[in-house]
Parts: sequence; structure tokens; C-alpha cells
Amino acid sequence: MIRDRDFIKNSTVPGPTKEEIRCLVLCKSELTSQDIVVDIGCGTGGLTLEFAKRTSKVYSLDRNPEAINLTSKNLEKHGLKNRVQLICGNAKDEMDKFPDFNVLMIGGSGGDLSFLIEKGFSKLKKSGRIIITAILLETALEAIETLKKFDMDVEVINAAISRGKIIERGTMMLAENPITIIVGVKRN
Ligand SMILES: C[S@@+](CC[C@H](N)C(=O)[O-])C[C@H]1O[C@@H](n2cnc3c(N)ncnc32)[C@H](O)[C@@H]1O
Repeated sequence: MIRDRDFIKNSTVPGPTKEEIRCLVLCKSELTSQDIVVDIGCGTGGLTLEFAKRTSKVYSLDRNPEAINLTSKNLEKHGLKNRVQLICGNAKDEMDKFPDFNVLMIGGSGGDLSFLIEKGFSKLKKSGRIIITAILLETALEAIETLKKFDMDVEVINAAISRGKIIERGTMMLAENPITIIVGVKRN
């Protein structure tokens, strides 16, 4: 797992997804080295890089050119550039251009979540997964309801991570924002 501190960051681009959340997303993605992954809203590249370390073809998309630039720098830094195709654009206009995939990661949707899940489902291979990370409860609910409409197996995890800070008197736990991870698995 890449440490948070090993990503190049930029104050105008969100991410990287925190290390512990990346662990959970990877675990739930059940990736194999043959899988094709689409990462919508790549931000700093936190999840894109983790996917690229474990499979050979990742398509990563963001509507913010700065995010594409930053993800590109992080891929270069970690020697993963040749496994990832970066696309700058709005996901709703780009979904049709991807080949069928095994994992669709949605880390940002700009109000188009249901539409992106619907499009994603039509391109998802059998036993494929759609994974959504949500900060807002409303996003999590929309994700759950939409995945259910497609008769997917739905799993929901809420992760409230605290990290210990060693201070003189002991260890103080500092909380990160809780994140909900929603996973839909396409039935065979
Ligand atoms: C929270 S960040 C994702 C962080 C990323 N997973 C990481 O680990 O670095 C969400 C990203 O989604 C992008 N985004 C939001 N809506 C989008 C859309 N409709 N199409 C493409 N990108 C979008 C934003 O520009 C932002 O960079």
C-alpha cells in the first residue's frame, strides 16, 4: 500500500483517498491481474495507483485538468504510467467510450451518480463490481438504491478511521471523516 505521504499533492485537487480506505476498497474489489478497471474521479490518483499496481489496464478519468496532471505526476513517480490511460472529461460523456470492464470505481460523480451506475452496469462484466466511496449520507443512499434496482448483491461498509498521534503523555486518537464504501456485485 502506498503511504499517504508518498503522493504528490496539490491544494486544489482532493485526495489521495486515505491509506486505510484504499485498503478496504482494494480488498472489496477482489482484483485479479487480468482485470480492467475504470476509475471515475481520479483526483490525486490515490486509488488509480493502487489499481495500477495490481492489474494491467486502468482507465482513469477526471473533469478537472489539474487532477489529471497530478495523477500523471504520481503515476510517473511510482513507475506505473504505462498501465493507465488518463482521460480528462465529464464522466457522463465518456462512459460509452470504455471497453467492458471488471471494476468500476466511482470516487466523484458531480450529481450524476445514478446515471453513471446505470451506464456502468451495462458495461460491467459478469461478477464485476461497482464501488462507490461516499462522504455524504445522501450519496451513499443514492448508490445503494441504484445498485439494488439492478439486482446487484450490495454490501455497505462505513469506516470511521482514527489515527494515533504520539504525544508526550501518551497516544491521542485523531479522527478522520467517516467514509461509506458501497459495493455492488453483478450476478452471473
Ligand atoms: C474525492 S475526489 C477522488 C479522490 C481519488 N479517489 C484519490 O484517491 O485521489 C473526487 C474527484 O471526482 C472528480 N469528479 C467529480 N464529478 C466528476 C464527473 N462527473 N466526471 C469526472 N470527474 C468528476 C472531481 O474533479 C474530483 O477530482
